[in-house]
Amino acid sequence: MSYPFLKGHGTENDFVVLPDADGTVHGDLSEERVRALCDRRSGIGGDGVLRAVREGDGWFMDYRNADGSVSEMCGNGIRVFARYLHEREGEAFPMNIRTRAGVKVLDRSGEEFTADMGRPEVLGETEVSVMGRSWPALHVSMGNPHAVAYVDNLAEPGPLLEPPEHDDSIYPEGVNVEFVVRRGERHVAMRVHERGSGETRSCGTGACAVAVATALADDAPRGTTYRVDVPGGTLHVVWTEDDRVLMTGPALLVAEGVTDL
Ligand SMILES: N[C@@H](CCC[C@H](N)C(=O)O)C(=O)O
Repeated sequence: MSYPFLKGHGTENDFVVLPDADGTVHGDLSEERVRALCDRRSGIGGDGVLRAVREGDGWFMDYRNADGSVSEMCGNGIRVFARYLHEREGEAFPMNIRTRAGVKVLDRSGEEFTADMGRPEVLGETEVSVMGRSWPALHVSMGNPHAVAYVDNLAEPGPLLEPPEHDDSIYPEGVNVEFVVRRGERHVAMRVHERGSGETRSCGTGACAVAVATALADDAPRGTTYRVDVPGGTLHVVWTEDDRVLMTGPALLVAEGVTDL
């Protein structure tokens, strides 16, 4: 079966977009097909797949990690998804997008896209480990699970070839782990190991979790904007007075074609 795809990224967190308005192209998208599409040697390559399905008068973002697993939410992906809906499906900004973590509102200013990621949940202290070395971490949910750990320098955890060890009773479905350093006032940098995708160049929900954890550590007033540098670029995140997290960053569509993977 041949079907259309697009390729896009946000701060180099890259995705294969699958148009599937009426759900008939992919129906039940298999893990095998997601893995084949995301394979960087034999496929198109990506950290995940964004399947665009029409639902009522709107759209549902069916997000899958590169290993085929499902996640509730993807912050970089939803900006790419919004750009796709605007440029290829004629949707206007601001737009509502349904996800497994609820409806998100997307808006655009020039080449920057802002996602209202909703209310964060701060769920307590935990610990993560890599190669026998451990760090305290804060458990933050952005709809999907995160552990935010501060390190002295970003090289400290070494190569993140395997998922960092974590408390399975806290994260029964696995966790996205962010390692963070401070760069200046209201400015941090992070690396991430993503559940289901490995170490990636960026994670939007991860940047939101990091901004929330850092705002709490700084006792910063709500409405303070944090700059979050990731290996693939920069995101800006603000935790508002009415308890919503707004994330702003780029979103690009870089290719399209037809595949039978
Ligand atoms: N890259 C994403 C997060 C994708 C989902 C994550 N790997 C998970 O399993 O929760 C982002 O930009 O937020």
